[in-house]
Amino acid sequence: QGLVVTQLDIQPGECIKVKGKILSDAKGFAVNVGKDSSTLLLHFNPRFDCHGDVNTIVCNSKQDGTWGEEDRKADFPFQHGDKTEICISFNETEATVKLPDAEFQFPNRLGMEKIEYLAVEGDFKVKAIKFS
Ligand SMILES: CCCO[C@@H]1O[C@H](CO)[C@@H](O[C@@H]2O[C@H](CO)[C@H](O)[C@H](OCc3cn(Cc4cccc(C#CCN)c4)nn3)[C@H]2O)[C@H](O)[C@H]1NC(C)=O
Repeated sequence: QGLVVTQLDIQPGECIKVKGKILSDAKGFAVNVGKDSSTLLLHFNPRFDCHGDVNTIVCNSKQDGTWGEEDRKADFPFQHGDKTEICISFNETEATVKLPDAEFQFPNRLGMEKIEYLAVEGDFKVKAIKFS
């Protein structure tokens, strides 16, 4: 189990910044934001080599424990061993993931109005988190 933060009250337009290091032998990692582990606005899951995916970011939502439709991104701006900063924000229509040199959008399928839950899982060593 990685870092889990609950009881958050992140409003639209506010940022969640996760700074950390990708393991040198990373297979994949995930950053999950939402209400709780069963109800996710965004599961942001870069895969170096797992579930049959190579160098692919898989995004999805989860509603009461049920995964939605996957959204595979074209860009893969990560390398083994990278230090990176992942900034997640959202509004009523979409979530935005800002990286040092890439940005992704994902629809706010659940119409979530606040983020209460953050979890970082897998081959990512969290150095710092910041809410702004
Ligand atoms: C082709 C027919 C079948 O299709 C496949 O069906 C699978 C099962 O549904 C999907 O895979 C699921 O996809 C979902 C998003 O949609 C989720 O990522 C979910 O993982 C949840 C989960 C998270 N974590 C924690 C964690 C996270 C990251 C790193 C680690 C680590 C480590 C130490 N090296 C641990 N554990 N499990 C995944 O299992 C595949 O994408 C999908 N593939 C396609 C092409 O469609």
